[in-house]
Amino acid sequence: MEAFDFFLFYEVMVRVVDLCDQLSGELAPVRVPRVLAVAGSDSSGGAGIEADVKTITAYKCYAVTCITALTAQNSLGVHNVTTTPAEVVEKVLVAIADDQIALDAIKLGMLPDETLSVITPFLAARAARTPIVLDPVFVAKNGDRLSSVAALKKAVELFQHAALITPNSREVEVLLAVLRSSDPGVEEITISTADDFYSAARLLGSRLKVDVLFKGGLVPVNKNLVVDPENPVYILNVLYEHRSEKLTVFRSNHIDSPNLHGTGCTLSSAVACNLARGTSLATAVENAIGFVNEAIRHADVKPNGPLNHTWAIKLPHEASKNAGLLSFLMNHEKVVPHWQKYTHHQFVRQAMEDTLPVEKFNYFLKQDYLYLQAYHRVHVNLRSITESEELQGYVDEILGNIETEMERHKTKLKSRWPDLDLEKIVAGRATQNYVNYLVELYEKTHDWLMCKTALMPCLIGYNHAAANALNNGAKFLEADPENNAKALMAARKLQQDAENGRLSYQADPGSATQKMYRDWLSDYVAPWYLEACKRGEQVLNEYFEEYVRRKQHQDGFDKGQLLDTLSDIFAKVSSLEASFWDDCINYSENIY
Ligand SMILES: Nc1ncnc2c1ncn2[C@@H]1O[C@H](COP(=O)(O)OP(=O)(O)O)[C@@H](O)[C@H]1O
Ligand SMILES: Cc1ncc(COP(=O)(O)O)c(N)n1
Repeated sequence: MEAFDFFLFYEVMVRVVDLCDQLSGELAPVRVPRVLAVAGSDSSGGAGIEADVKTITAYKCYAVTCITALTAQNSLGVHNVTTTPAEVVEKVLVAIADDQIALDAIKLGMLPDETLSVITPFLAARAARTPIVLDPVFVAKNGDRLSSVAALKKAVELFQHAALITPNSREVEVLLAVLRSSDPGVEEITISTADDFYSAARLLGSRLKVDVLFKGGLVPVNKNLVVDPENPVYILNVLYEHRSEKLTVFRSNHIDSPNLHGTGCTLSSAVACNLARGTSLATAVENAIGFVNEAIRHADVKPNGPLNHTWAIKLPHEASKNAGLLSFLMNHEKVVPHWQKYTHHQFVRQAMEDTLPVEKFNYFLKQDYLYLQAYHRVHVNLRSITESEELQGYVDEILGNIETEMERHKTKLKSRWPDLDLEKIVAGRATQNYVNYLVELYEKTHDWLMCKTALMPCLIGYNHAAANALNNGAKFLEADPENNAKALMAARKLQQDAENGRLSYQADPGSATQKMYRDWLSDYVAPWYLEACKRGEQVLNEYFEEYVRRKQHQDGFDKGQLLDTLSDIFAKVSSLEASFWDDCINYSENIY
């Protein structure tokens, strides 16, 4: 009996040790961005402050709350609204202010009339240092009132403190009517075409002197960009930045789903989280739309049902498993903003939509040829410091693949420009910076792990960028981690669709560039490419583990510091990749 207990005890001990064996092994100082949500509670959990807290958590930020009302609500409707007394709201805001918690962003949702007088001074005191996203919640999706027109009219005074307001089409109409009531010269706009979205966003933004995101979820458009709820093809979200007078249109595919309760709350919270993380406004909006789309797609289908805010979150016991170096780097705080920008780049999106001007793609092809040559040279360097025979075989295999790729590239360039002298292609600034960085890293360190880490964003990022653009493309590592076969199957299907001319985007079928862009994109989600990503990850992770095993008992070896250096490298190369495409987007035949 005693012996039995001993073994039981022993087993428990072993499990505890396993759980503690995190990748970095020690506590690193963490600064979790803080986001305050000032909103009403939705008892059904899908919208309001509940949606805000879930979104803020999904973004790995810390949620602070001020609840302005309690609603008794379910998927059938809003049955009761009890406003929090203004003095209580005030006490909550004072408590937050007194705590000296530096807020990185504030999101505002349902603001009952009575609470405005205490919320306004709180915001006024913070507006200069904290980005404020204001969702002028007025009616719930099913049409139930959450706030009065009078409250919305008063809330307009709050807008001057906001970095962004995010009205839906109904709220846009009411806000235009509010403007018209004090200035009859404000034109009447009925939202029926894309142009009306642009005019309304511009009008609101310029009159109210605030940036506006006109959310188009309630007014889907058809393929001619005309509002047509019977034939919904796209959703338009239009951002107007009033200082620069810039309009940015985000077009996403309409999703045929009943799970739309809370989309607006989730979107504005997601924008706030992105801003809290230091992302620029347009990218914050783009990322937030992507988050909502995935949350709709992953939802447990139900009429007027909620989104799945947890789609991007790992189970704690999965997250605490030794996930491997690549996954650690891709999710590192320092890397994420650069990785997001790189793998959601407009160059790729425009190629997918076939709206990319061909001269920019041509410029890319030529620069990519130069990059490929450098990529080859860097691998030759890597080969020279590769110790084990097995790894030498791996690097030789890559060198062979790059050589084949270079030949293919040459043929492509020659067939497009028979007179082109490949030797005379001039490297652009971004290409030069990128190549210099890789070469210098090798020269300075002669370190296999660091050089291999620097080569990973190119391999994995092209897959992620193409998969993001292709919507349902197979994404390496983010596909079912236990069954990579699923990703491969999705990739095969996508390639078949591409071959049959049926990609999930709506490009002009007669366009001369469509096939070229399609071929380029589908390569990076093809089974062979996913296999290459898988192999790259395996090699990097195994090398790292072996490296740490060898070094961990040596004096002066600091695993935390090593991880920090590797994440700096990964972040830097991700930003160089994004700049590479920035340069292509900025390319114009007149400049070069
Ligand atoms: N059917 C849909 N398909 C794709 N995206 C949607 C859909 N419905 C809503 N969204 C996304 O959610 C965002 C917010 O939804 P919307 O209905 O416009 O706001 P609100 O919830 O405030 O009424 C939209 O701008 C859009 O990006
Ligand atoms: C407390 C509260 N706040 C906001 C909404 C709007 O959400 P949606 O328009 O997506 O139904 C809601 N239903 N309840």
